[in-house]
Amino acid sequence: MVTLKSGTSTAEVYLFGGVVTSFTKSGRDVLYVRPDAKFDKSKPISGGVPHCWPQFGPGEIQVHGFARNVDWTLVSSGEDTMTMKLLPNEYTKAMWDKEFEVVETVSIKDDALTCELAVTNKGSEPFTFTGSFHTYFAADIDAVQVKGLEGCESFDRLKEESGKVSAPITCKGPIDSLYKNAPSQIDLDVGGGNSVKITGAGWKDAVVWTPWTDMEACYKEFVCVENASCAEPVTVAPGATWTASTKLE
Ligand SMILES: O=P(O)(O)OC[C@H]1O[C@@H](O)[C@H](O)[C@@H](O)[C@@H]1O
Repeated sequence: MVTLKSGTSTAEVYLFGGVVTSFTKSGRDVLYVRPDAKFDKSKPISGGVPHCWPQFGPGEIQVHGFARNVDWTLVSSGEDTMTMKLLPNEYTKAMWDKEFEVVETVSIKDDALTCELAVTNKGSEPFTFTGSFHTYFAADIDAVQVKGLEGCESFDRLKEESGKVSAPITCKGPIDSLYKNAPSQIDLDVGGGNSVKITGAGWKDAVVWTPWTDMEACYKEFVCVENASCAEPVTVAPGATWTASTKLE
């Protein structure tokens, strides 16, 4: 595990899954880790800022892709920033035989956490992927308001229904919805007078997920608000690099 510190903020990053498991501001946990999370590599760490890559959700390969259940390599680390990398191995090639390099830099500065992702195509053919930062926010589910998606086209993955967002999103039952062409800024009220400003760059969509009583033990304590590119796959040309970032403050 790599720990970062800056001012009143701290962060923790696990190389298994390349996941930020903790971000605190003045002692408050901004992120959430589910009580059923395992840190022994037996399954992906369920919480924090996990990767869905190179596949968002279910599809041809395992659900949410493999980036969250393999070891990333530490490239560098300092007091408030670290960089890690993911390259193909036999396990990933068996599922997705592409020559990729994924680099993520995690940093904390001025009480903000920034995760920057760079996907490079090292092969000679274009490849496509979908993905997200499946970010778990500590929240009082009854107080959650996701603001900024008004006007976006939505797709309710539970009801398989399209729609349009007309008001801030609140949680009154299970939600697994995709919001297309999301704006760069989303404001998330988490209760107790706290909110998180989520600034995305390079991503196209947003996703909101709450399992509701499917996860009876913990659903009241978190909501996932994801920066994603999943409505349409991203194409990366040979030698090209796709970049995207998420800033939480
Ligand atoms: O439970 P996981 O694998 O960490 O993923 C969290 C959830 O992510 C959501 O996007 C999926 O629709 C759920 O099915 C899934 O449970």
